[in-house]
Amino acid sequence: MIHTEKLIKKYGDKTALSVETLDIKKNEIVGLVGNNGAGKTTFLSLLLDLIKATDGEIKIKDSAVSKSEEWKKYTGSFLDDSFLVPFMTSLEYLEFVANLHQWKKGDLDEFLTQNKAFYGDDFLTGKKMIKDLSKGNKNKTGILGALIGNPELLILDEPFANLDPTSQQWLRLKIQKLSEEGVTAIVSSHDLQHVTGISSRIVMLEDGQVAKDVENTESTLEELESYFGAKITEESI
Ligand SMILES: Nc1ncnc2c1ncn2[C@@H]1O[C@H](COP(=O)(O)OP(=O)(O)OP(=O)(O)O)[C@@H](O)[C@H]1O
Repeated sequence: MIHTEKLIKKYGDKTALSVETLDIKKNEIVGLVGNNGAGKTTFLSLLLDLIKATDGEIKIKDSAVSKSEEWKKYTGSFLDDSFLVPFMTSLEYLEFVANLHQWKKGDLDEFLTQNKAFYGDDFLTGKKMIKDLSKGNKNKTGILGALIGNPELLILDEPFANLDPTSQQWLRLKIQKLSEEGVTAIVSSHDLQHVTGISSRIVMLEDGQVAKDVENTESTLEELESYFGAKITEESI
């Protein structure tokens, strides 16, 4: 589904990302982990052609993302607030995204009814503009927007951050259900429990490079906790 080749992103002298090759197969759920500044958002932004690579290439279904628009039709994504329209309400924004996917009003109504447990009662009926929403409700708006259009490929950056516990659980179950339906997903997260709870594969970035690329098994969560925990020494506290 995704192939990246000699992908490099530099900011001045600083190499934010340097990945030799990475292949993501259809239906894989890839959990992207790594400490602050490891290169996760840079990688996701490159995949979505939001920033230009210094070198290398990314192909989704054999089309270079920087040269083709085809992948946009089946890719749902939410990285941050810049995906949202601050002066719209959440409902207006979701109607706008649904229009882009040529959904009829009934399609959106059905989608919102189906996914109501994620956003609760007053979230879509209020008059608040997106710019005035809490961080969690902004994220919910963006995640719902990413799910509109029934994407084959879903790319989410720290989707569990700022969500309430019910919404976090809902999102875990949703991603698992989408995976059963054949969706491919790349989800970055600092929450090792959530990310290992949904992923078939874990890719760990460190200083812009792939430090681990492993199948997610029963022992992966413990291994990741030990790996990140080992960076803390008694003297460092
Ligand atoms: N626009 C930019 N200009 C200069 N440096 C940048 C820019 N964007 C990212 N970087 C640098 O690139 C490196 C990777 O950043 P990135 O945001 O991809 O990391 P991350 O793993 O997503 O971190 P976090 O977990 O904090 O979100 C960092 O050193 C960061 O400071």
